Amino acid sequence: MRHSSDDLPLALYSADQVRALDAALIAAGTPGFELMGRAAHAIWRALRREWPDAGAVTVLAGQGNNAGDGYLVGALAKRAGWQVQILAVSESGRLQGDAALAHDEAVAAGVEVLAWSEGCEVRGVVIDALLGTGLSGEVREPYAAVIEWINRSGCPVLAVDIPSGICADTGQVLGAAVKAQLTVTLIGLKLGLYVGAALDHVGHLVFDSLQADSTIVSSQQSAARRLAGDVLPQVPVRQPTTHKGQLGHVLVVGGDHATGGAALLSAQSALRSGAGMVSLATRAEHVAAAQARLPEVMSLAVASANQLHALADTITVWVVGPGLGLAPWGRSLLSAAAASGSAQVWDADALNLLAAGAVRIAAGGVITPHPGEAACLLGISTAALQADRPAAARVLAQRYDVVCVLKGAGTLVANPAGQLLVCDRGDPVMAGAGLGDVLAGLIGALIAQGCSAWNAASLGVWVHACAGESLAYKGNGLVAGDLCDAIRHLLQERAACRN
Ligand SMILES: NC(=O)C1=CN([C@@H]2O[C@H](COP(=O)(O)OP(=O)(O)OC[C@H]3O[C@@H](n4cnc5c(N)ncnc54)[C@H](O)[C@@H]3O)[C@@H](O)[C@H]2O)[C@H](O)CC1
Ligand SMILES: [K+]
Repeated sequence: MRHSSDDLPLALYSADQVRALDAALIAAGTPGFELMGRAAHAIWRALRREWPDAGAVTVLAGQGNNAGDGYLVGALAKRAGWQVQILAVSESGRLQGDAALAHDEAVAAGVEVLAWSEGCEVRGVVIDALLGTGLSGEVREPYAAVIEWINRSGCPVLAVDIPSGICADTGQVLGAAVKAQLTVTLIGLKLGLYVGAALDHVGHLVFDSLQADSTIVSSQQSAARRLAGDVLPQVPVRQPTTHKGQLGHVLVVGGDHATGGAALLSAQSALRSGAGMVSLATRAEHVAAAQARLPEVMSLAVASANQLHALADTITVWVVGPGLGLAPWGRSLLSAAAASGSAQVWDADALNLLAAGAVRIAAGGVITPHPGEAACLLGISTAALQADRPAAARVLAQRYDVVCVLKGAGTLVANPAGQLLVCDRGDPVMAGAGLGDVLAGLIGALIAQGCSAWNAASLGVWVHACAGESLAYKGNGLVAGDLCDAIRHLLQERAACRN
């Protein structure tokens, strides 16, 4: 999915919520067929913007209102002099209600409506008007065959409202799903467009409110909200009298034998992200490298947890897990962190030890699992986790009474109250080593500077993703150290534009 522009709404709805929204708009006096007509115009505008010279469309129409949108687009294209064919996919009976009216309007405009079959020929741009928010359960035949037929056609595809076969609530593929180059979504953004497999199916996303009454829209409960820079919390501003003691002390704990690099990256990230002081508790063999690379960081050779007790009272936030390992050494240090009573950010092996029941995390902390670690914490397969990422993030936050950052394309931030934030920024180049270590250190530094766990996780995820996006030009060679510098610049820009 190409990145969103920040003028998109923040609210993300479930299928039921967007249906309730449609119903509320109709109840308030906007006929459903009027909304469908506005939808068709929005789709037709987006189609001509994306493929101005196509001159031909092939509408694949199902039997609900999603199809109705497609029929009306066909009528508009026909009247504009384009070549139009509509291939109707019917499972049972005739079209109902507004979809039937839309069908009749297309026929009246002179559009040829044929029954779809494998032998049909695609002309121009495919308009996927098979299934929208009314999809329930795995896609049945013949729709699954039609979806595969569309994906095999090699033609450009515009998906109406949501790519057919994508679940509007979870983003998962329900058996088969259309791969679109452009999705035009209507009235409200669906959560399922932003998470899971949907990110490989949506293409460029265009939103149109259909001039829906904003008071009705804003009163509708949403399932999640998008992270957007202008509504994110700010890092507390440094005053002329601010001294480093007021900017918190981050202790990064990790780096067992041969895995010192991860802890170093977290420490580097915490430092670059503005923490007042950063200490690193690690194996003795890593201290020389740490001091050489990060002289501002106090690097401690730690053989046992006892050495941390003297330090514990000066620590604002513990960032534990990068390269920690699962051996007794790492477990003892994690236990010391859990017992400290200070703010906690647990990542990587700390989460594997948590999943194993070796240690418990105190309420109010932050966990930052990648999908595999999250699946382990939930005792499910990674595939099952990825099938419903929003549910997984919420369950983890509630089960451990923490803020959960579920990493991956479309990173999610959930809290025990059930609030869910979705990050639609970032870039595939970020799927690289060490970037999770950087995020953990960044979140720790934001907590050290006075952010709550929720604000630190939300702001940290968004800044981390935007920083990665700014480095996408480097291609797959994105280096975690570069990311730390890009994060520092972004945080400074945000602070500067506020002063
Ligand atoms: N006024 C409005 O509500 C507007 C809605 N818009 C568009 O309408 C769709 C939602 O329409 P709806 O009729 O509720 O459902 P769909 O058209 O998405 O699908 C219903 C259709 O699909 C069949 N079906 C359901 N599940 C399956 C399955 N697993 N396999 C196969 N077939 C399935 C079902 O039998 C029905 O025939 C929304 O997305 C918008 O595109 C307008 O845009 C705005 C006004
Ligand atoms: K669709």
